Amino acid sequence: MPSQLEVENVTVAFGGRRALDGVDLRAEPGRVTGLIGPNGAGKSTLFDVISGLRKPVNGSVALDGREITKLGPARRARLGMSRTFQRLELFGRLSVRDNLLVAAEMGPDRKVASAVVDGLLDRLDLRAIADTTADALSTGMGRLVEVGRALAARPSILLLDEPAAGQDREETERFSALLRTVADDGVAVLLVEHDMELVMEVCDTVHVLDLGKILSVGTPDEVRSDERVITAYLGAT
Ligand SMILES: Nc1ncnc2c1ncn2[C@@H]1O[C@H](COP(=O)(O)OP(=O)(O)OP(=O)(O)O)[C@@H](O)[C@H]1O
Repeated sequence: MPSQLEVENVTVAFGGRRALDGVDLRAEPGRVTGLIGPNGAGKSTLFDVISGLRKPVNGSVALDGREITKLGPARRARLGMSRTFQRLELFGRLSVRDNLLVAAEMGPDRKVASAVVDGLLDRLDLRAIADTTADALSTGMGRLVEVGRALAARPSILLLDEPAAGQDREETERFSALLRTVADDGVAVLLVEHDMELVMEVCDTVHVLDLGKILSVGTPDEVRSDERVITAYLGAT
C-alpha cells in the first residue's frame, strides 16, 4: 500500500547545538523527493529521525496520517519503511543473491522471498554477479546491491542515503531509470544525494537543508534558480 510521509517541526540537538531546527518535509507515493544540502546540514540526522534511529526533542513523523514518532525502526520497517545507509551495510562474505535473500526473508511474506530475489536480480541487472561475494564488489555496485536489499523488503517508502556515491556515470544513469520505475510502482522515494545531475534529473520535488533548517522547497528548476540555494550550496559544488 502506498505511504505518504509527513515530517513536522522536527528538532534535534547534539549538546547545545541544533542539528535540525523545526524541519518540515513531505514525501508522496509515486514521487521522488530529493533532500540536498551542504555537508553537516543535517540530512542523515533527519533520515535517522524518519527511520526511528533517533528521537527528536520536538516535532512529529507521520505515515499515512498515523503518528509514528515514538515507534522504533523495526516497527517502522513493518509499516513499509526501508532505508539504505551512507556506509555500506552488506554482508561481505555472502553472495549478492544471499544478501538480497536475507533482506527478502524479512519482508512481508517469506514464502515469496526467492521469487522476489529473482525479480530483483533481473530488475537491477545483477544476474551476472549473483554469485559474487559482496566484498568483491566495487563501491558503485555495492550501493546498487544495498538498494536491492532495501527493495527486497517491498517497501512503500524508500529512504536512500547517497546511493550514487562511488557509482560511475553509466551506473548512475541506470540507477536514475531504476528510481523512476520504483516511484512509478507507487513507492514514496526520499533521496539524499550530492550528485546534482541525478537529483535534478530524477526528483519531482527537492528540499534544501542548510544548518538544520529547510532553506527552500520546489521543483528542481525552482530550487536550482533560488539565490539562497546557490549561495548556500549549489554555488560551491
Ligand atoms: N552523534 C552525533 N553527535 C554530535 N553531533 C552530531 C552527531 N551526528 C551528527 N552530528 C552533527 O550534526 C550535524 C548534522 O550532521 P549530519 O550527518 O546529519 O549532516 P549531513 O547533512 O548528513 O552531512 P553529510 O552530507 O556530510 O553526510 C553536523 O554538525 C554533525 O557534526
